[in-house]
Amino acid sequence: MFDVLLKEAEDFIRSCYGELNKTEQEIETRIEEITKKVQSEGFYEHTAEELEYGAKVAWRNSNRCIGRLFWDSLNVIDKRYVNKEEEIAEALFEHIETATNYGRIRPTITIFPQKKDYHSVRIWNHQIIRYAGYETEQGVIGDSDSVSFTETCIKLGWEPKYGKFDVLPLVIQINDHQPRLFEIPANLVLEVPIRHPQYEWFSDLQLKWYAVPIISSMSLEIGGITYTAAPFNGWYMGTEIGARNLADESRYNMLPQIGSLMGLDISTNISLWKDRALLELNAAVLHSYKEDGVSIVDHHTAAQQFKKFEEIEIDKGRQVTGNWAWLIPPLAPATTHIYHKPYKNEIKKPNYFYQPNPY
Ligand code: HEM
Ligand SMILES: N=C(Nc1cccc(CNC[C@@H]2CCCN2)c1)c1cccs1
Repeated sequence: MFDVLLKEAEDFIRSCYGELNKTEQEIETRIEEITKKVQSEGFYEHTAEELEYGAKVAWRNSNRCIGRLFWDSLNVIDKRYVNKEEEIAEALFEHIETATNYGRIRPTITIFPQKKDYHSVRIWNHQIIRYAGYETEQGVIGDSDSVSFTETCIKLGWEPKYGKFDVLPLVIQINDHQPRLFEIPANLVLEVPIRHPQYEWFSDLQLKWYAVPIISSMSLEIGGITYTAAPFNGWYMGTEIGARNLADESRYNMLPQIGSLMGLDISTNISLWKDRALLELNAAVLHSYKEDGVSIVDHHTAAQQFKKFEEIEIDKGRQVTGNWAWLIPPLAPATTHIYHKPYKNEIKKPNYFYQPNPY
């Protein structure tokens, strides 16, 4: 029994302690200690060092991530001792504040308690900061990606405001207890109004987006232990906002309005009006974040940083794995080196994984 957990734990300790240049003796002692713990309690706990290293390497192993160059600088916050919803909400407010850092975003992860079976925490939000979506007769108001979660929040007692950019509440659940809702203090949520460097009329569209993407729906697996609440943030790559969130027909669908306001003929494909509108929307996003001093990376720079990551990994004797379809940016993909080479999509651990929606 528990031989899978033991195997994963041993593999993790050997690779982790090996990279941290620990002695063979330290490795054997730690494996023995874990073995005894698992055999008697069916579980074991990571040291702070193992937790930090595990979270960083999980980022390094994230095949779909173009931002991995900075994996070793992840700021790891250990909150495995909190055990009330209020304390978890407080820790999440601290995460927002320290990660935002007045715009100079710090890639950060906060790790909540995970014990065998009981005492597991789930954050029901997809991202800590995200806009609500409301299904109405006139169509969707806000972010259509959030319609289902917004309905869940309303069922749990949240007051809908039917705006285009309403920040959703935190929904925190411990074990199978009733989930608790917490409004995020507005002063913690840094947002960027989108304006264009040349087109004065662009600000009349009254578009904005939040500064810090904090993924809270994925789990973190380290040495056989799965942390079901381990929200992590980086900074945005501009295309995520400009080529998907504000552009997709099934999201904020801004291209027709932008194309018309640019005076393009949006009745025919051959004018490439969608491509021209996309370009200006992405230029506006990068310009606005930069002017407000909020960290963001353009897809060309991100690809160059990823190239550097590949070179360092090869130099360290580690194979770079990746998911090509996710690594290429949605704008000008063939102008990046990524487009012109294959990547092995082998799943290594530690890593971040999807987990079933708790609602
Ligand atoms: C520091 C700046 C970072 C940038 C610019 C960046 C960029 C990206 C982008 C553009 C994607 C694709 C997302 C999509 O298409 O929806 C992605 C995916 C991902 N990133 Fe990063 N990232 C950064 C930091 C991080 C950090 C700190 C972590 C974790 C500690 C991380 C873990 C991941 C994971 C797990 C995915 C795949 C998500 C999925 O499968 O849905 N990234 N990243
Ligand atoms: N820049 C970021 N973007 C990002 C990273 C991981 C996951 C996501 C959200 N991806 C899900 C969406 C919805 C389907 C396809 N993309 C965004 C980061 C978010 C958190 C750390 S970095």
